[in-house]
Amino acid sequence: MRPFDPRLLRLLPSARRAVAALGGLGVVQGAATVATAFAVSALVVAVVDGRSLTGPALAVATLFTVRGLLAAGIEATATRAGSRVSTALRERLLATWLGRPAEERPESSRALTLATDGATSVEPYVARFLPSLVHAAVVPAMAILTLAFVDWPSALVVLLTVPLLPLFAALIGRTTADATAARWRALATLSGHFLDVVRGLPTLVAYGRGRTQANSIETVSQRHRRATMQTLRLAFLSSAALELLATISVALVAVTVGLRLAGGDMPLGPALTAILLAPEAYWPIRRVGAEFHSAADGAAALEEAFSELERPSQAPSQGAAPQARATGLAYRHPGASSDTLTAVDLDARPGLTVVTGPSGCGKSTLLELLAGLRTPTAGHVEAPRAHLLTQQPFLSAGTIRDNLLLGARYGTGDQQLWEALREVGLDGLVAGLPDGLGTRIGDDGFGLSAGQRARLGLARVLLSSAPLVLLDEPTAHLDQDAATTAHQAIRDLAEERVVVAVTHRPELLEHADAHVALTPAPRTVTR
Ligand SMILES: Nc1ncnc2c1ncn2[C@@H]1O[C@H](COP(=O)(O)OP(=O)(O)OP(=O)(O)O)[C@@H](O)[C@H]1O
Repeated sequence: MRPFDPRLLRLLPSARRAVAALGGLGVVQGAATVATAFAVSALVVAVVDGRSLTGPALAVATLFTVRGLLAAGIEATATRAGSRVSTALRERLLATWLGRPAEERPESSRALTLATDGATSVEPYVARFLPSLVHAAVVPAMAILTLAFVDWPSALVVLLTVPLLPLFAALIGRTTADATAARWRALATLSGHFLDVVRGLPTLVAYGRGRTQANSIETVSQRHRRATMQTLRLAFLSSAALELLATISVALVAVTVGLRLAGGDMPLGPALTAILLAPEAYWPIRRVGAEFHSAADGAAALEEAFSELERPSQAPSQGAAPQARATGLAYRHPGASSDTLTAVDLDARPGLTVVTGPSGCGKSTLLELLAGLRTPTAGHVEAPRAHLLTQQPFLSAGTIRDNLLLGARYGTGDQQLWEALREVGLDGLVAGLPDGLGTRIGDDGFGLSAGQRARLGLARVLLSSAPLVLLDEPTAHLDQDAATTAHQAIRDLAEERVVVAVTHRPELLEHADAHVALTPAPRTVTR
């Protein structure tokens, strides 16, 4: 785990300005810190000598005010940068995964952890760790350089002891990296397991298996707790070790300066400045060590996110061809022992192409290949930008309007939304709802029946601008009347665009311009 990964600046441009601003503020803060040491010792010397205090007191007050303002500026810049970078990371990850075929996407539990907790844990990395790193790079160097002019023996003591801190921090950091990686794995397992259980809860409760799952979640949670405690133990121990080392080093400077002061070999002013400057060479490095632990999760998440963003993709390019064409297409699901599709040819032109075939013969897989969501094992696909309506259309928690506008043309107004709803026979239902288009639905279309969800998905297809429309059993959940309305909407859509629809309903076949009957692939096992 590297303290600073330059890929942060390359892959997340929004981090550049923040890091530059933090660097600039860090340098000014370093200069103010050094100046404060001089001002405070000048004030003490003035008190001892009985001279006027106005000048030195004013300088000390000004410098403390400047340092306070700088600290506030750094805090505000860093916090803003933290949330901006984590949002940008989340957007980049989602955009990258969406642009990849299914085989190249990470497992859902890993993707979920990375895009939620992972991206959030980058905030303390940017907001706390990076500023402390900049501070540690600037302030100790300034303090030692100034010390060399004020009192070179003190500078020598600091110069000899300061490298021990990063050395110890690096040794501790290596152990922390393993503990953090273990914690990260435990969290990913916990999230994945929890998500699966929540999804399958109704089934598990129906079969009386709810309690067993609660026990297994407890086991996984305990593993995560132990891994977290291990990281925390390391964090506290290493902070204590670095603290002790820094205190002994400052004491060395103080003792040598004190002896010379007592012996009359050194005036009070430089002696005080040296004693005030010495801790400034250690504490920024100590702070890096402390912040490293709160940022370790973020650094691990960044490492994983960057490897995801940089992984080359075999995503098929979506051309401008007006039709969807597949030649000699074969596909085998990852880990499967036989091909789902073999030697499939399809040429879908503007109009309605209906695909039929027995259950499990690969109809949905064919649509995913045409949509560019999967990469063919053999053969070739050429298709324009597609809108795929799956058997379980994605509906997010939000209003009906929000859900219809997902993927709609820019500037689509309510009138067009009502028009699309009318075409699929949902206008009556939505008009009868208390808030009409503004009615909220739950996650995954909660509050709507399967048939209503399918029709809402179909209305969204009508509103999209994709030249290729892929429909997977769009009317499977509908009664005869609703299916007839939806079939007419699909037919009308096929007048303008390339529509490929998978169906088990013979009525839709009657509207078709072309028909592809898929047969199950021969289940020969090839290795
Ligand atoms: N992610 C996957 N991993 C492995 N095998 C899969 C995966 N998805 C589907 N399959 C297998 O591929 C075959 C084709 O599945 P597909 O869903 O394309 O069939 P289908 O013709 O659309 O079926 P249906 O008419 O029942 O919807 C099935 O045997 C299925 O078990």
